[in-house]
Amino acid sequence: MRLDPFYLIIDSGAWIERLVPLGVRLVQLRIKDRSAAEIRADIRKAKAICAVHGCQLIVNDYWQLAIEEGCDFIHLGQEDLAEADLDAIRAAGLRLGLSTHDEAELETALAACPDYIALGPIYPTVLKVMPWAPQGLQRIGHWKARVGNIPLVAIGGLTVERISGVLESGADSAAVVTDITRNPDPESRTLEWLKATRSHIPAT
Ligand SMILES: Cc1ncc(COP(=O)(O)OP(=O)(O)O)c(N)n1
Ligand SMILES: Cc1ncsc1CCOP(=O)(O)O
Ligand SMILES: [Mg+2]
Repeated sequence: MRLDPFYLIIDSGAWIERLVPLGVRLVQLRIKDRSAAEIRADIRKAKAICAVHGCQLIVNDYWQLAIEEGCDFIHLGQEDLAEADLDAIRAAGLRLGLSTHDEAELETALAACPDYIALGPIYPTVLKVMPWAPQGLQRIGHWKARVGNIPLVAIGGLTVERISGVLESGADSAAVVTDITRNPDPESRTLEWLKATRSHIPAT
């Protein structure tokens, strides 16, 4: 499986409606602190928009809702994974991306045979407080050697200016939240990300 080199992460159907039509091919719906009904409604909206625009939707955390809504890709962190029913996820045909932050987590992730592995935070992030120090670019190369053919996603503090460094260090895809959502002009910044990642799109 190949991942698009630009992996956008946003927290609502409204953001998906704004940014996906610009040409985004890989998007994660990462919603926190909302009711199950609201999350379900946003998954439905996101799925419909992504279908129209040929964008792969990945649902963060809410794997049961993703199954119920007919989605085909989820992302789980290590704590999410510990509580999830992997057999049910696989039986429903979902692909699975997993977070990793250290060697022990990488071992756990590899044992679950995921469809991609994410490494973070590469740089300091303002999105959430994390106990891990920034991994740095060298660690990406080390992770790529460990994961082999499994696609590797780099995440944490990424900006347009940092894309080439992470992709040239061995990441297959660069994931981003705040460089886009907190930019004064998220649409223009999304277009900059599309332009900067275009030359890394894998041949089909
Ligand atoms: C691509 C990608 N990588 C890492 C994460 C983080 O997942 P997790 O550790 O479960 O933390 P939350 O995002 O749920 O706060 C991610 N969502 N996506
Ligand atoms: C959820 C997550 N996991 C590792 S870093 C991170 C936050 C990424 O956000 P940003 O791109 O704004 O640093
Ligand atoms: Mg999670």
